Formats: sequence, C-alpha cells, structure tokens
Amino acid sequence: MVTIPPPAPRSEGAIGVETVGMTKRFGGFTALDDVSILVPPGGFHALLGENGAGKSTLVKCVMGFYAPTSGSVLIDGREAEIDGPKGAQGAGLGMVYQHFTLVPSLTGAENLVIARADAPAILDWKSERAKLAAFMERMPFRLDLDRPVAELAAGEKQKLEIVKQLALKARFLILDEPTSVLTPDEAEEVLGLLRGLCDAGALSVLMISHKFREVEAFARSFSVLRRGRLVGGGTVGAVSRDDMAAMMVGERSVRTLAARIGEPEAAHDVLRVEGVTATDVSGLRRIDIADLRVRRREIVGIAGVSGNGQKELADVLGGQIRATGGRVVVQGEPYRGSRAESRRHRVRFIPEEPLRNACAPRMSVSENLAFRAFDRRGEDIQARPTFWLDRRGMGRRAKDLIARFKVKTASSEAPIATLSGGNVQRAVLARELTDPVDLLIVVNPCFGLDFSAIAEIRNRIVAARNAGAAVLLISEDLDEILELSDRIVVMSEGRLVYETPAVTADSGTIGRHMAGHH
Ligand SMILES: Nc1ncnc2c1ncn2[C@@H]1O[C@H](COP(=O)(O)OP(=O)(O)OP(=O)(O)O)[C@@H](O)[C@H]1O
Repeated sequence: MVTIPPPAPRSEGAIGVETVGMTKRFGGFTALDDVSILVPPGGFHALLGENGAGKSTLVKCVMGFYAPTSGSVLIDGREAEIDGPKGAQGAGLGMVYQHFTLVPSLTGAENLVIARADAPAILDWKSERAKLAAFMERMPFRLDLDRPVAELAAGEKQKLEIVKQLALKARFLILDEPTSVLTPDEAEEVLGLLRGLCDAGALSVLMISHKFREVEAFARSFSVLRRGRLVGGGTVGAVSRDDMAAMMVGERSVRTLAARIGEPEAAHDVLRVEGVTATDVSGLRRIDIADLRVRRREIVGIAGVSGNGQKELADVLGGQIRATGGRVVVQGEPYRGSRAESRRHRVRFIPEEPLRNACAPRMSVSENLAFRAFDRRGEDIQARPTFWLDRRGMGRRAKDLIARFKVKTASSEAPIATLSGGNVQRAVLARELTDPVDLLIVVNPCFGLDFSAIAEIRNRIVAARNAGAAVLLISEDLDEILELSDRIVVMSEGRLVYETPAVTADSGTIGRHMAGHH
C-alpha cells in the first residue's frame, strides 16, 4: 500500500488542527476522555458543553498548558509537539481569553510590540510604527493604537486582543467565551470580522461558547462535550437548538424560571443609597448616585455597559472602597459593609469573578463554604463566636451544600481553584444563599455559566426575593435584567440616568440610555 505523505506545511494562511484521542486525568479524575475533534483550515468550530464538561481542559492541552495523559495534536495533518505556550505561538496557535490580558497603562501599539517574543530591549519606535501601520492596513479591524488600553471600551479591547494574536502570526485562534464582556453589537462585529477572516482562508477558529445564538450565526461546525466525553457534533444549521441543548445536558430536564410571587413592599426600603459619591482607585472613574432604593420583595436591576461605574457602586456597597460623600442605609441604619453589619442585617454579597473576589483559591471547597460561619458555634451564623474550628461539622455542612447546589468537585477537600468556573459560582451561591437573607447584592451572577446553571442560579435569586429579600442585581446582561427585575435602572457614566418598571420596560429605550443617549 502506498501512503501519501501530508503536504509540506505552508507558512501563511489558516491551519487545520485536530485532537486525536485526547485524554487528561487529574489524579484519579478523568477531565477529558478520548476526545477527537477536527477544525479544518478556514473552519469556524464551536465547542459546547456545560460547566465542568472539559472544554477548557481540551484547549489547554492544545495550547501546551497541560501535557495530555494520552492523545495528540495534529497541525495540518502532522503530529505537533507543543511544549508550552511559547511552542504554541511558534506553531501558529493563539488564544484569546474571557478576561483581558493587555497592559492597561500602555497604548495599543505598545501592547502589540511588547507581546512579541523577540521584542528588542531598545525599540526603534519609528520603524516599529511603520511596521504596525503596514500590518494594520491588512487587518479588518480599525483601532486607535495610540490610546492607552485603560481608555478603550470592552469591544475595542477584545479587538486589540485578537489583533495581538494575529500580529503574533496566529493562524488558528482559540476563543474562550470571547463575547461575555461585549455588548450584543460589539459581539456581532467582532465575530463577524473573525468569520470573514476564516472565509478568506486566513484563519481557523475554535470558539468556546454558551450562547446558541452566536454559535448559529457564526460557527460552521460544532462539537459537544459532556463529562469529559465527546457526545455529539455536526454542521451548524443541520441540528436544532433544542437538540444541541439536549446533547449538552443529557437526560436531565432544565428548569424554567420560577414565577415572582407577591408584590414589592413599597413602604419598606431595605437599601437606600443617598447622594453617594465615590472614586475608583485610579481616580479616573467617579460615581454619583443621587437616590437608589430597593424594597422588601423586590429585584432592582442595574443595567449598563461595562465600565460605567457599576463596579464602583458594588465596591462601595461591599465595603471595598469608601464613599467620598452621601450615605448608604440598610434597614434604617448607616451601613459601611463591615462583617458585623452584614451579619446583623443579613446582607449577602456575591461579587463578580467569585474565585478572585469571594474565595481563597488554594483552600478547600469545604473551607470556602465555611467562611461565613467558621467562627460561630454550630451552623447558625447568628450564634455566639467560638475559638475552635469544628472540622467535622464543616465537612458535613460542605457535603450537604455540595449535594444541594450540585457543585461538581472531585471531593469536598479539593482546592476550590480546581473547580470549573460555573462550579465555583455555585459553591459561592451555596454559601451565600442558604441562610435567610434580607438584602442580596449580586454582580453579574451568570457570567460564563452554561444555560442549565443559569436557570438554576436565576431561580435561586427569584426564590430569595419571593422569600422577602431585597435584591440589587448589577448585570451587564440586559436579557438577565429584563428577565429577573421588578424595576430597572440604567447606569451611565457613573449616574443613574433612567428608571422603569420591568413590566412596561422597552429594551430599545433601555439600550439607548445604556449607550449614553439620555
Ligand atoms: N488543575 C486541575 N486539577 C484538578 N481538576 C481539574 C483541574 N482543572 C480542571 N479540573 C476538573 O476538570 C473538569 C473539567 O474542567 P474544565 O475547566 O475543563 O471545564 P469547562 O467545560 O471549561 O467548564 P466551564 O464552562 O465552567 O469553564 C472539572 O470537573 C474540573 O473540576
């Protein structure tokens, strides 16, 4: 038999990438089990799966962050030895993450130059600029490279991340939920441009996404992972959305959103923010909140494009930064977000990026679940303090919460940082939502979660409201705000600029206020 050797590698244009029998074990746990996926040159392939399905593990094996337990990566049909991120870059592979990796204080041009592995110690800016200008001519993205990254909107930053990878000569790009920080319009633009590059044969894309709409609009083919195994896939358009969802979750049914029960109690303000002014650490961003009230049994949704002061408002309420003026009042008393005050008024705060902001990453799931009550007698957080850690009690409580909130973890003693993003989120919600709550403050609670986790978490928020909690929901996801809120307030440039009851809300009007047209 004559075997035909694969064609000699080309030095430009899209490359095809294939994983063959990829398996990755962490100790006794198999995160990835014999997964073979092909992205042809110029392909746009979506990788779907619930939180913890193994998507990140697969792409980390491709990028050389992890050495697979077995299996290999083929590039244009040839086996590739990728021994780390530098090797991946040399092989034409690039990755764009959910969160930005740019240096905020540097301009776009400076970021592009320092990203190069061969960046010289002393730069000849004139020649670098000329090279960059020539490179940008060939890009479909228009970007102002002279502005510091900190001043760019999220969509611009994401474009710059992509341009950076293309400048590093990526011919196969992995995108890990690239649109989670973008407005719908920005997402359309960025994905449309990438699809254009694929169609022109300049790039191949593998995109991790939880958004069916995006997958249907931009990807050509898809694969679905479930519990580390490849369980389905095919051509986009040939499979219905329901069938894709069924492949992701298997036999389980997904809950639909629980109904809101009872009316907000107009006479009972739980939270009042009165004339609060504050400035972020950089001193660049200022908020000025004239009057915000959240009542018992009410969800108030704060809508806004990322970076319009939502983070600073959350930081004031969470006690991370001090207000420079005005006051926050909870249940009629001044409130500064201390642990004692939050315990007394039963305030729970779920910040965004919970692994970074609400967990000790290297401590176990069990210890992280015990943060609220570890120094109290028994399991009641209102109880008197104790000096001894009750490890057995902590373990019992952790196992119970893990089961009730369906946290997927190898064990309650595993470091919480080893859990997938969605499962960290579930663990934090388990900790914050088990005891009675009077005021719940949540920031982007479903960021990066799959649709069944989203349904579950939104249900928990509505259940807290139905049980009488006042809920302040700060979210960049307008669909989430529209779905959950009783009342919607738009935040723009540090101020609350528009308010509407959710029943009569018009998303077009809200969108215009979000975009700064008041
Ligand atoms: N370094 C590690 N050590 C131990 N277990 C790990 C490690 N990294 C991942 N896992 C486990 O492997 C499984 C797959 O995780 P992975 O991050 O690949 O999921 P994912 O599909 O990307 O999820 P998400 O959508 O939540 O990001 C999870 O159960 C996770 O706990």
